[in-house]
Amino acid sequence: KRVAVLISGTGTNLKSLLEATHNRGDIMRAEIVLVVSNKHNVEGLNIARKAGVPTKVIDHKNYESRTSFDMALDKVLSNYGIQLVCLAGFMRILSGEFVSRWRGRLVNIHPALLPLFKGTHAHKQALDAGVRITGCTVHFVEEGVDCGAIITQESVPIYPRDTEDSLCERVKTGEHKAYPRALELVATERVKLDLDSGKLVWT
Ligand SMILES: Nc1nc2ccc(CNc3ccc(C(=O)NCCCC(=O)O)cc3)cc2c(=O)[nH]1
Ligand SMILES: N[C@@H]1O[C@H](COP(=O)(O)O)[C@@H](O)[C@H]1O
Repeated sequence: KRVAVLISGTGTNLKSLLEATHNRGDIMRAEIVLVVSNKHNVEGLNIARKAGVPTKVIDHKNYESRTSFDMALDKVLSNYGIQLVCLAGFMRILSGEFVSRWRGRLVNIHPALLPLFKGTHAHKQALDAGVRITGCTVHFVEEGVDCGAIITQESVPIYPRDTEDSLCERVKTGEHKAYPRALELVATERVKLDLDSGKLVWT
């Protein structure tokens, strides 16, 4: 599968997906052929360049509406013959129109055990709730935020002295396991999204 990874920042998930597909691309049936960022000069773009992967920056400030931004994004993905889109720290909400076009071929990683702690500041929500275990979730993207069918999850302990930063770092080690595993499951079509029920189907 020709895969595009969408980023907005540091790109550590991109890095783990690049390593996984570089080392086991044949088994995973996935090749990252494009990296798109909505922000200039982010570390993830350097990671892509070092890996020799084409990059595109689509700055949402250049578009007067969410729809026109999403249309520009869709055009680039289509031009590259993209078959699967991975959101990895991509911080723009995608329009319902874009999601319906890519539904079942669009996945995201969230830094909490969904359905707990949706939205932004997931680590702060977990610390404030006083939970002892958190983690990350890779899910299919739906129009609603952080509510699509769950593909993989990894659990991570929370320690008494944890801060948002220490917790973010520990959760990311779980993300770098969960995302490559999820990409392999989706790219090899061992899991699919049932478009009618919105549920995960194991083939
Ligand atoms: N439709 C759909 N699109 C998404 C786009 C990105 C992410 C990544 N996780 C995200 C979760 C939340 C946000 C958020 O609320 N940001 C503040 C508003 C930013 C903006 O104005 O765009 C962004 C990304 C998830 C989704 C999703 O679950 N569904
Ligand atoms: N979607 C969330 O945004 C962060 C991206 O980190 P990175 O992959 O850019 O390092 C990760 O914590 C991920 O769960």
